[in-house]
Amino acid sequence: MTPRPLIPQHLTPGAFAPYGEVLDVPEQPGRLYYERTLASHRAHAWPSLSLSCKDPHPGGPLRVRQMERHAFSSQSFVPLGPVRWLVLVAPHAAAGGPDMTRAAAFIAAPGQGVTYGADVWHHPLTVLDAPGRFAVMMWRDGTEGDEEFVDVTPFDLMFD
Ligand code: NI
Repeated sequence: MTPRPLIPQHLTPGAFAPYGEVLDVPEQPGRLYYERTLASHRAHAWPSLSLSCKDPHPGGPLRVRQMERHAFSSQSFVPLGPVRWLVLVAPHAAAGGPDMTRAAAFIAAPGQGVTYGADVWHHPLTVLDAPGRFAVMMWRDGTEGDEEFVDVTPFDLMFD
């Protein structure tokens, strides 16, 4: 079923709360802890920190065809530069997979990161405007349980 037209919203902690945490750097000197949604559900998995650089979406509508999840681990994206990027998430469908009819789309402001909660369906990292560099934190065990991709009914996501 093709989801209703999905209009990406500004990313806010309240709106994103069902899916994880928004990582906002303090405006003033100080430290904010974002620990609520960090999770690893496999005792043998190891903490994994990677650095990722992604070319931007070339502009125009984004054709959404796939979603993914990390069933046993949260995944944090900490931007290392000021780019906007897409945060597209969806709840679980009763039949399994993401329920794209209830998907939520956000545009992360330059410098905003997120932690996707464990087992949260999300779109692969999609950067806007310019190449984006991120630190990515999760737990892995090197098996196929680390990441699962599923095809969804393709639809176009428009950005301003
Ligand atoms: Ni992911």
